[in-house]
Parts: sequence; structure tokens; C-alpha cells
Amino acid sequence: MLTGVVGAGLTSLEVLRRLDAGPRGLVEDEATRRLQRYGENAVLPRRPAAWAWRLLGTLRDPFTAVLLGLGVVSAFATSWSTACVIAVLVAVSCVLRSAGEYRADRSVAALRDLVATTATVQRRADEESAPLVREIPVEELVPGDVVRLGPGDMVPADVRLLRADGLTVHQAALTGESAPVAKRVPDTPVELARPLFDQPHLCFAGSSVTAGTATAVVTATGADTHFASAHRGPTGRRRGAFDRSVNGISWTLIRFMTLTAPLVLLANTVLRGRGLETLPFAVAVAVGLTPEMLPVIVTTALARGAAQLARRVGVIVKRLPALHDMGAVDVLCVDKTGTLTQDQLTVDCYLDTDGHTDPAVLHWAAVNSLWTIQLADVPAPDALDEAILAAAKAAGGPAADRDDLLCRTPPPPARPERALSAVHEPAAARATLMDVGGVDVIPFDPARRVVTAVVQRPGRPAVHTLVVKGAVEDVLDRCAIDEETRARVLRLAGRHAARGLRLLAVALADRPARARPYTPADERGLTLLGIVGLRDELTATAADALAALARRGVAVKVLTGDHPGTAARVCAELGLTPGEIVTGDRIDALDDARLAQLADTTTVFARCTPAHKARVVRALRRGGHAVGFLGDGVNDVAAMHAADVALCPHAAVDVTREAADVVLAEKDLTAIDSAVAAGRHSTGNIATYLRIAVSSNVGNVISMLAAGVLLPFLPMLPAQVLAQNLCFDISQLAFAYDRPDAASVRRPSVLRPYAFSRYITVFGLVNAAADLATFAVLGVFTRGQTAFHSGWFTENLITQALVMLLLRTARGPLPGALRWATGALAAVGLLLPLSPLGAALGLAALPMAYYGCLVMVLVAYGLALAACRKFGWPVG
Ligand SMILES: Nc1ncnc2c1ncn2[C@@H]1O[C@H](COP(=O)(O)OP(=O)(O)OP(=O)(O)O)[C@@H](O)[C@H]1O
Ligand SMILES: [Mg+2]
Repeated sequence: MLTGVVGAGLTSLEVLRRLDAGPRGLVEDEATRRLQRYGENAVLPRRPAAWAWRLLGTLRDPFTAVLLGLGVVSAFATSWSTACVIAVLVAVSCVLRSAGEYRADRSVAALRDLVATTATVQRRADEESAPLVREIPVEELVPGDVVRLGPGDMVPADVRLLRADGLTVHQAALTGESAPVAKRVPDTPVELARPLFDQPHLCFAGSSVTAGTATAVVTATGADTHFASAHRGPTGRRRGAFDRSVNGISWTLIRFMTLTAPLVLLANTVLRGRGLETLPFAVAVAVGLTPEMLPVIVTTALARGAAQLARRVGVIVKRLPALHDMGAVDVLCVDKTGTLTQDQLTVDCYLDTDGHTDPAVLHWAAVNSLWTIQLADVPAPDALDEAILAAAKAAGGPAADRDDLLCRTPPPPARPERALSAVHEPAAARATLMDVGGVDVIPFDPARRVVTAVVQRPGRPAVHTLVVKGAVEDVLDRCAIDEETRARVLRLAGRHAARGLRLLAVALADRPARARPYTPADERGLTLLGIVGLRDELTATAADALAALARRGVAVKVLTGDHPGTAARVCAELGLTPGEIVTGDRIDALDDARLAQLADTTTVFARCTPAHKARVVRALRRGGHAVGFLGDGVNDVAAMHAADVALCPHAAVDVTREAADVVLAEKDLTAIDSAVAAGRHSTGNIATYLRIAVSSNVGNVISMLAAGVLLPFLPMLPAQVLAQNLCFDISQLAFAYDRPDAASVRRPSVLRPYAFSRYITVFGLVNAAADLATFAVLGVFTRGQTAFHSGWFTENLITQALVMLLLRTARGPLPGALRWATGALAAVGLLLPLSPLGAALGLAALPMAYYGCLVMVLVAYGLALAACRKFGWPVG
């Protein structure tokens, strides 16, 4: 196989020869042999990671790391029982977590396969057959394959260009450079001195096509690609809402925990004159404070949510934390075509600059579409071009069938010709599409918003005609017209945009024929012909989906490259109030702070380039919103990377599906609402766990501190603290299976640190008060350490079960998992002190009278909790 560097200096022909390939593509049998020889074209191994690696991976979690640190401290203090219990705790948490992750990974991998990307390859059945262009799974590509690239494609392997038209690629994953770079087949010998990624004729796996098209030969696949050897992740992943909430709270807790041990130690030394023998106890208290099951709960809750979504509404969550982000989203930005509308266009009108129907406008639009498709080797033609060709065909004139053209067969027999009104001269008026010969193409680029086909008209060998079509304003900018005509055409366009039509202007220019390729600099001094209006039906479920999102407190904003009038009409038809529309030019004039303010109050942004879309998303995030972006085109990828969570419909182009965290596999847009609900549901369960676990842990720490100071002995032995903690943790796993209350799925679910800390302070104090009441009861009924320890142990476990039942947010029937978990926890609290294991931990049976008083303490505690809940205070 060729390495990129060796291939860099060779001509196309030499490269093909070395690869033992040809421009017509490999023969299928040869491709199969090469697949066996070189292996699958996969950068990352598809096998799930081995168990050992998975377990080791879980040790990197901050909670586990802190626990291990505390274990080592206990071992140094020769407190072996503490060290052992910590080790068990770490082991249980790691095994549960890696098992959960394994299951989640497997289902996510299976789901990802459903939305896997494909490559467009040109192969032959045998040496004699004509090449056939078809889609194959990216993994099946081999060196020597001839592939076609178009806008929105991922570059599937390292390739060398054989021909390219206006190709620009995004190589950020390889070079970190965020602007797209132009690639072309050089006319002069290649300069080897340039850095590899700057070589114009080489494209690399891991990059994607932003505009233009190309045919290329694969030089390296799979592990041999530069992308694989660079060992980088696919794209630098942004920090989403998940990182900001769950991870933020985790780190706050860890800081708090690391303060606890010194605090306990200090209190005992200063107030009780105890020395280092309190260390294991201090360590145990710190361990008790940790919600070490948090990672397990998070994985389980999210994986369950993702699996249900896939099953019920066909929504595929590619990255688990994205489900949490879906729940947090309060602004959803959407692109218009292909999301809110079906991207199935039909031509509605073709008008000259005075607004009269003019078949010549359609004819030249069709010439542009035809030669754009023909010359650019696009893997999939644009819906706009297909619609124009279909209309031209239906109008009776040209007989250009797209499918025939793609197979590069000659056109079907010409239909009866139909006279088109003269444009420049009578000969052109009678031309059918195929009579006009294609010379060159400057492909569509979402920043320029125009596409140019250069053609040669019959009988005019010395002249090249530039046929330009694109967004009205952008075509007008390139025309030689007076202000008055410009204003008239803009008014005409505005009137038709207000009918909800997508508009394209068509313009021509004649130039002396030349061999030099054409560039965007040639698109000037054009003669405007008129405009074509296309109708795009709304997606059937769009209005319902938007209404459902509004009910859930998600604001929808439309970010489109289209005309403001078209965008406004589509929004109005979908029940969105468009309000004042902000266009790309206006965005350019604003600084970030002002844009953030404006973005807050704006519903429709029109005439956006990809960069505008990304800037608006960033501004919204800076304004404190959790932002989702739903897009289907290559021009949406930058915004998708900027958002907290990226969504795409199933029909989206490859690079968009690659960038998306959530793929809607079905056509139904209301699935977004289900994904939002599922995200909030999972987050609700995680929040319930965090609130309950942390507030009871805080309560325990307060009472441990108090008891340590009040009592002549340690209030609980380190091993007992840890055993109790293990029981809590395991029972709280049941929260992953809870159903949060209806209110918490009605609003975006964000864990607010302030509300959260107020909650844990209040319930922590109530919990501590119950413990202190128990101490009083124990003081009356028991004598000595063992009885005290046992009494408190039992009380603690039962109050914990009570807290789990009373503080969960949902009111409905109790899920089975929670019923079992709380029942088991209370039973362990009552029975463990009576068992031999209890004796080993230093626990013993208690006098009967104690249980009577315990019931009273529990009833009082339960009433206090219920009262706090009833008065709605504090709401976390
Ligand atoms: N194939 C094409 N040929 C010529 N002009 C085009 C073509 N596709 C799009 N345009 C023009 O460029 C404008 C922007 O289109 P683009 O697809 O980049 O925007 P977008 O943000 O994806 O729009 P939408 O929200 O409608 O999906 C369109 O309004 C149209 O005028
Ligand atoms: Mg689009």
C-alpha cells in the first residue's frame, strides 16, 4: 500500500499503477481479495473493550480515585478492616459500573450500526463490464477503490484526487484548523515541501467535504490512515449540559469530601483530646459522604432511557450523556429544509424580471441543474436540481432524465422540441438541455449561495456561457443591473417568498471560450433572466412537534440560509410567531454580547451561512441556555458542533449524521418530544438519587460530628460506617428505575447547584435531628458502646428507607425496584445486628423497649419530612 508521503509526489497515473488500479474502479473479486488482505476500513476496533480494560477504566472516575486514596490512608494507619471494606466498596462500584457500561455500549454500538455511514464507490463486475456506482459500507473500502465525494460526505479513507470540482474539505479532526481548505488536482508537479495535510491533491480519513465534488482513488484504509496513526478522537467534543450539571455537582461533592476527614479529625482532637486513632473513623465518615454509586446510576438511567427511546420511537442516542442534554435543552434551533419541510420540491413558477411566466428561465435553470449534476459527479443530486429537471421535462422541452444521466448513458430520444423564448439569440431558444455542452462547474457553496455551470451553446464554439443560479440577493450582487431593476426584482422575490416559496434567481453571461478552469471570480457582470419559485411541503408532523416542544418549555428557533420571507411564511404555517427576522448581515454587525441579547428574543434567523448558524448557537449558550440543534445539511455541521446536543433526521448527509448525538430514525418529528421527555426522565431519576443520597449522607456526617464530641467513645466503628454506607448505596440503585413526577418532565431538567445545596442542607439537618433524638433514646435504654452502635445502625438504615420513600418526587404507585430496595434495607437494619455477621461487625441485639421508642422517633421523622414536602420547601 502507498503511504501518503510516497503517493504525494507521484502523478495520478503512477499512483493508480502502484495501487494496481484504474480510473474505472476495481473489479469486485479483486476488491474482495484486497479486503481479506488489508482488513476492514475501520479506524477504531469494533470489538468491545476487554473486561480488564473496562474495569481499569472505571478506576479513573474521581469518586473511585478518592475512595482508593482513603483506603490507602487507612492501610497506612493499619486499620485493616476499614481498608478492606473500602476495597469491597470500590470493587462493587467498579463491577456494577463496568457491567452497566458494557450493556450500554453494546446497545449503543448496535444502534450506531443502524445509522452507519456509507461510501460511494465505482466498481466493475468483471474486466469487461462498465463501471457501476454504488453505496457500500465504509468498512468494505480497499486500497485502489475509486470513490466519489460530494458535499456532506465523510472522506472514507486516505485518498488521492483524480478529479475535483470546487472541492473544499474540513480537516479540523486532523489539523485543528477550523476553516475548510480547498483541494484540487494540480496542473503542475506536486510540491513535496508542503506539509502533508496541506497537499492540495490528498484528502484524509477523518475529514469531511464541505462543498464541491471529486473522484479519488483510495491509497490507505483503516489502521494505515493518517487519522488512525494520529490516535485522535473523531472530533474534539464540546462540553455539553451534562458536564456542566452532573459533573459540576460531583466535583463540588469531592471537594466537600476531602474537607470532611480533616474536619472530623480536628473536632475529635481539639474537643475530645483523641489522637490519630480517630483517623480510620474520619476516613469512614468521608467515604460515607460520597455518592459513589453516582456513575452507576447515571449509566443505568441513561442507558435504560436510550434503549426505550430506540424501541418506542426509533430515536437513536449515539452518546449516552446526550440524553441528559436532551432533557436540559431549553432552546432548540432548527434548519428549515429537510427538517420542518420535506425537501421534496416542486417548481411553482418561473418568471422574468417583470413577473411574467417565462419558460426560458426554467430552461436555463435546468441547464444549470443538469450540468451541475453531470460535471460534478455528485453522489446524490440536490433536491432543488431534481425538481427543476423534473419541471423542465414536464414542460415538454428537454428530455433529460437524471437517472439516465447519472449512468452516463446518452440521453433518451429527444421529445418534440418546444420553442423557448429567445434569450440571447434564436438558436439558444430552441436548444434542448443536451444540445448545450457542459464545460465546467463551480459547485454550490452555502457561503456563496450560488452555483455556476459553464456551457457551450450549439453553433458557438468560441463562446462559453456561464449559467448561474442561486439565492436571489446573491445572484443580483453578481449581475450588471441598475438599482431600479434590482429593487423591482427584490420586491417580486419578496412577494413570492411570502407565499412560502423557495426562490432561485437565474442569470447568464457569455465569455470567450478558454481552457483555464472557471472560479467564483468569473461570476460577475451577469445578465439576470428571472426567478424560479419552488414549493416544499411541510413535514406532516412538524406542527405537532413544535407545539409539543412549546408545552415542554423548549423555545424553537429557525436558523436558515433561505429568504426571510420564505422562512417567515413556513414558521407562520407551523404555528410559530416569526416576529422580527434577523438576517446574516445583521449578525455580522453585532458583537457577541449584543448577539446573545438579540438571539434571546429572535425566533427566525434568515440568510445564515454555516458560520452565522454556529455563532447564534454559541451566543445562546453564552446567554445561559442549553441549546439543541436539529439540522440535515453540511451547512449545519458547525452549528451542531457548537450546540450542547446535535440532532439530525435519518435522511441527513453522512457528515451530519456523524456530528449528531441523536438521530431520528423515523420520519416523525414528534420523536424529538419523546427524546426530551426521556432525557428529563433519566435526569429526574439521577437528581432524585443525588438529592436523597447526599442529604442523608450530610445528615449522617453532622450527627457523627456531634456524637463524636458528645460521647466518650466513637459513635460508630469505621467498619460499621462503611457497611451501612454499602447498604445505602446498593439500595439507592433502585432510583435508576424510578418514575419521576409529571411536573419534573414538564420543564427543562437542569440540576441547579444553589437549589440543590439548599435542599441537602434542610434535609441533612432534619436527618441529623432524627439521629440526635435516637441518641437520646439510646442514652435511656442502653449502656455501653455495642448497644449504642447497634441502636444507631438500625435507626440509620430504617430512616434511610423512609427517606427514599418520602423524598422521591413522584406521587404515583411505587415501582417494584424501589419497593424491594427499601424493604430489604429496613430488613437489614433490623436483622443484621442479630446475625453472626452483625456480631463480626461489633453489633448486638437490642432490648425490646428500644424498638418501641424507635418507632416513635421514626414516626416523628416521617411527619417532619412530610411536612417539609407538603409546604413545598425546599424544592431542589
Ligand atoms: N442547489 C442549489 N442551487 C442554487 N442555489 C441553491 C441551491 N441550494 C440552495 N441554494 C440557495 O442557497 C440558499 C441557502 O441554501 P442552504 O441550503 O445553504 O440553506 P439552509 O440553511 O440549509 O436552508 P434551509 O433552512 O432551507 O435548509 C437557498 O435559499 C437557495 O437560494
Ligand atoms: Mg438545509
